[in-house]
Amino acid sequence: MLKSEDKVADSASVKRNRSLSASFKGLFRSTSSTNNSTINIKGGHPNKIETQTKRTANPDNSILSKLTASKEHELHTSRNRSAVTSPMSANADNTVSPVQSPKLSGKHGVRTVGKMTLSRAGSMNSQESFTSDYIIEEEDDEEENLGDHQRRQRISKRESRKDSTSPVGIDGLISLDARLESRSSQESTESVENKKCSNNNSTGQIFNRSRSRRNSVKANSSNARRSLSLKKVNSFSSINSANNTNSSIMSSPKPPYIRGRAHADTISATTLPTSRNVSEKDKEELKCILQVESFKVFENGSHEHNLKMLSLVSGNVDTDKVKSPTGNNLFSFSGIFKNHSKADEANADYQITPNKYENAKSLIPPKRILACKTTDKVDKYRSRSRSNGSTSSDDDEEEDGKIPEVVNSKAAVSSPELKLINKLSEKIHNHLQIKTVTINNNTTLDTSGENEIPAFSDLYGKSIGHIGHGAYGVVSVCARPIKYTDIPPLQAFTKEGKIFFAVKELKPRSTDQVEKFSSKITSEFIIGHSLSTSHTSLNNNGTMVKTSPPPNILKIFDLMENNDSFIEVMEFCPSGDLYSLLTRKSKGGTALHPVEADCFMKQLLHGVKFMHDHGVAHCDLKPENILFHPNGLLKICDFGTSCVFQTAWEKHVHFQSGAMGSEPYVAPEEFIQDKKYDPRLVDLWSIGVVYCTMVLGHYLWKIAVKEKDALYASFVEEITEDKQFYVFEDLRHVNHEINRLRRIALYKIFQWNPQKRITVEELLHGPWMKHTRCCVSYRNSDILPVYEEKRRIGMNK
Ligand SMILES: Nc1ncnc2c1ncn2[C@@H]1O[C@H](COP(=O)(O)OP(=O)(O)OP(=O)(O)O)[C@@H](O)[C@H]1O
Repeated sequence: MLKSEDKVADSASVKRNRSLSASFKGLFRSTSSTNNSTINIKGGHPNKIETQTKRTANPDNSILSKLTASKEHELHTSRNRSAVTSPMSANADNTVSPVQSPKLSGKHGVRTVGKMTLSRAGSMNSQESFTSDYIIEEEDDEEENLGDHQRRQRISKRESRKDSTSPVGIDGLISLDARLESRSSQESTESVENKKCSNNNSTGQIFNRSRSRRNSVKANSSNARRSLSLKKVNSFSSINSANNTNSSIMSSPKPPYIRGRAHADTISATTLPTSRNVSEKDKEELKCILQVESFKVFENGSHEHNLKMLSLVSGNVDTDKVKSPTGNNLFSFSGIFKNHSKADEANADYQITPNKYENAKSLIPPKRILACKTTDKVDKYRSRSRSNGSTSSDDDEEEDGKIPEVVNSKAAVSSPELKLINKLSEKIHNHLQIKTVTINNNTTLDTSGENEIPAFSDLYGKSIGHIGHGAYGVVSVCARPIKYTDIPPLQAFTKEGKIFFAVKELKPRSTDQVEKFSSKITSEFIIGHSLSTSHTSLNNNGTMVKTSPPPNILKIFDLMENNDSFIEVMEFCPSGDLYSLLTRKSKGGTALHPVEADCFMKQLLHGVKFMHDHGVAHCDLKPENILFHPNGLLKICDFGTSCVFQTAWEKHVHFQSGAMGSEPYVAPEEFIQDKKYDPRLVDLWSIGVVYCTMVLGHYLWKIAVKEKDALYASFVEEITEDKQFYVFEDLRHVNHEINRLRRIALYKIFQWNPQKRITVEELLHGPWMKHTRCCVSYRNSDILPVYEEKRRIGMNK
């Protein structure tokens, strides 16, 4: 634990100041507490501390911890690094948690594998970088000093030796060339397997990416062969038969030699044909060139996710035989928001290109319950603002008696939300304080008393089991048969004639203060619902435009009140969360393929950018809060700790103070006492950590505080002294160029000085993401070109 004299704040004593306008500051602001044992890093959300404690304080029980321990061990052993156990990392049984890995020795124990300075990174230009198909990533010092001619001679000599170095990658990446080589040596098998792979329903697994470095060595590929295969993949798309592929590979001229260490990455995706160049016939016959457990890459560079569904829904669900655990509904708040309509869907700014999203049809939300007029809301805002007092300049305007002008029409929190916040807060307080509230279970009421809504089970079906545990209760799945009233396109997940919902029960714990619980529910529902609903805003030309939320925000349908709890109804994500994906038993818990991770990264950035554009920062981005559909569609969930840094009436971004989130993902500036930070930039730091967790399979560090974490301290030291971090330098990708761009981006993300950190938007616009294939096309986006490609017949629509 931190000492009191440390500059780093003990977050227990830090009260998070949510930057909401004074009118509803009290609703979202976490209640401060002096109870160190409960608050810790989570600030106003002690629940999360407990979750965190579960996962870090007891690494023996953590799958991820074990996984990391073994991976760290493997990594360190392979580099001949002597391990020095961090003082904070010793466990009873000598296991090492993800963040308790041994500190590296020597000059941080890092072997210099190539210089990648921050200044150099800043000068990178994506246009330049793509002028060459083969990027030389690393140079040994000696070679760097040679002239071109000498270097070429040296390279050709080396190449002629045909050394047998393995084209291995790290963390279980199998090299594509090794795979290709395997093809050539196993012609008959390959042809069968290839057929399997090009069949969308194939379960055949040609290449197992979970192979270790050692195993990869057995793939007996050479540098020369790697280069060769790299060259050949470029012509891969024009080859339709497996036999032709092989012969073409073998007869191809040798490509330039790639200097430096052996790499798993041998394909430049930039050289792969785009689908626009591929005829319909070719599309049908596109071959799978890489298949891992739930992920395939096709010869044109496109990919397909096929994530496993939770067993709860993968079987046949008989919803008639299960009971609703949630009882009858009492109040529904959902109707205050605009309903999604067909028109909204048609105007959606995105398009899911892979497998047709089975459930991409719309669920009709419950009846509209409240309809509030803008003037009412503004009045409410003003009166609350006055009664609470105000501090910001925006609020001062109201003190003058003027109606606040909407300056940010995109903001997630504007008049309708404010109205709902008031209503909801009142209701929550009443509900929690007047425990004896008598409610007739046979009657369903809404907040206005105008409409009657059906019973819970009629709306959302019956529970078929639990899928998660949140800090305030369980998350379960409810299902019911699709009704004729469910007009497509449905927004909820459907399968075999049934429609599914995730239902989170929010129950105050005895120790909870009402305000804290109220804040959690209010944030969770209002922000979640607002973000997942279409908004109308002014564009640059001054015309009103309707913006649809990106597909990467979990849809929040409803909030209901039960006898002793609140029930939030959400879109159900049948493939679970990223944490489960990274720790899944079937894989023994390994990292994701970099192409898969990049796709997820792009989706995550799109989702978070959308949040930021609407004045909301998530503040707790971590694998547990990232959910998936089987087609790889990513959903950001859990807005319970999100902060509104800019409402519709505010011109300026409010900075925050106090640490929020889960330790390994929290940005360093959050730990600095009394430091105000930009919540958007801390989100980006968390995204960076999430990305590294995806590709490494373990945490980067336990906490971004030098005094507390040896790994983080070594990161800071390395960057300071060498301008590089071995973890980033050692990352491998199937594409050299993307690997380089990614490395540059990582250095820009992991700037401990937030002022130097790249923003979400810059990252999304940047070369790495620009050249990253994503299975979601964001139509009408100025960020991404629309992928009009239809990679495989049957994958779209
Ligand atoms: N819509 C959903 N679809 C599928 N799984 C879900 C869904 N919502 C939640 N889960 C599962 O339940 C777990 C807990 O949910 P969630 O994180 O929302 O709870 P919480 O109370 O906010 O937890 P905490 O505050 O500790 O982060 C998630 O990690 C996820 O595995």
